[in-house]
Amino acid sequence: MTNRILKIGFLGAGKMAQALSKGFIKSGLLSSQHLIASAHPSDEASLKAFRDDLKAEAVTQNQLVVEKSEIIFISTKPNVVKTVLHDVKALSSGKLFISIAMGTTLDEIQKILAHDSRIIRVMPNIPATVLESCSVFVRGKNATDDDANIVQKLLKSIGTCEELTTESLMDVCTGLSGSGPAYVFLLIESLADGGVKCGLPRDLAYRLAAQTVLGSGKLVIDSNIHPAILKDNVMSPLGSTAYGVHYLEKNNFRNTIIGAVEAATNRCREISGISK
Ligand SMILES: NC(=O)C1=CN([C@@H]2O[C@H](COP(=O)(O)OP(=O)(O)OC[C@H]3O[C@@H](n4cnc5c(N)ncnc54)[C@H](OP(=O)(O)O)[C@@H]3O)[C@@H](O)[C@H]2O)C=CC1
Ligand SMILES: O=C(O)[C@@H]1CCC=N1
Repeated sequence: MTNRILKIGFLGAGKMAQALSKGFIKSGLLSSQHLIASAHPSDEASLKAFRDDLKAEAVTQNQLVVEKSEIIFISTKPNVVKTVLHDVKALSSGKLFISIAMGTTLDEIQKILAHDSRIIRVMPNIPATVLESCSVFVRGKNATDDDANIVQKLLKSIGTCEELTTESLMDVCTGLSGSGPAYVFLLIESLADGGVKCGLPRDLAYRLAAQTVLGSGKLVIDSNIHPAILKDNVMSPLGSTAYGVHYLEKNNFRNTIIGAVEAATNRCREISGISK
């Protein structure tokens, strides 16, 4: 009997594989020796990130990741998922695959992998690095309660995690929380630019903008008070906030954000082929 450590593998060692790995290590749930990831030989930055920064194993063959792991994240861009799955299908029997690929359906993955492989689709987001991710997941047909519990344990170690009752909600979750950090980073940048325009030093403006977003999100979650009431609490008669909010409303702020989530969702639906 060997004493080899069973690993959690990543097919694709890019930004999201790194964010999840950093989170798992930071949370204390896993250590570097439990992780292995694959990348192209030319992708020196990703190989280096796993080897030098995370002190984990990084290889250039996808097969090695699946050979050494019981649980494997599919973490390439959607357009290469099928190629990667074909690389490893002969080794996939009895293993648990967790796909984070946008718009790639459980059916598409199951059709390529061994009939007794188990698959769970997850949509996490990039704040995994700082243990503030929010994830949703949906089970494939072979996935067991134990598999769902493992996924919950992994994802809850880096933030929140909720199970979806239907795969058709995956695309809208991608449009909202998967892509959402990018919208929020734009908001932070814009708030800071506004501060700079009105005279604030740039570094102070970023700190105030980011903490304002963090604190407001925390207040919504911790207080469980409707955001409209929280907004009313900030707005005094004849005060500055009323003027700021009026400017946003005149310039279609809410319409713009709703449209962004819808546009991103539609893009995912275009790829997944799943309609509402
Ligand atoms: N970024 C995010 O915030 C989120 C991303 N996701 C999902 O995560 C997945 C990965 O996204 P992200 O990390 O941003 O993308 P990245 O491009 O940063 O990572 C993907 C990695 O896969 C590598 N790769 C490409 N082809 C192969 C192959 N044949 N074998 C092994 N590795 C390969 C790429 O290398 P190379 O660059 O050399 O091609 C790249 O390093 C996507 O499917 C996305 O939908 C989900 C939630 C959030
Ligand atoms: O933009 C993308 O394709 C991925 C999906 C969620 C976040 N990034």
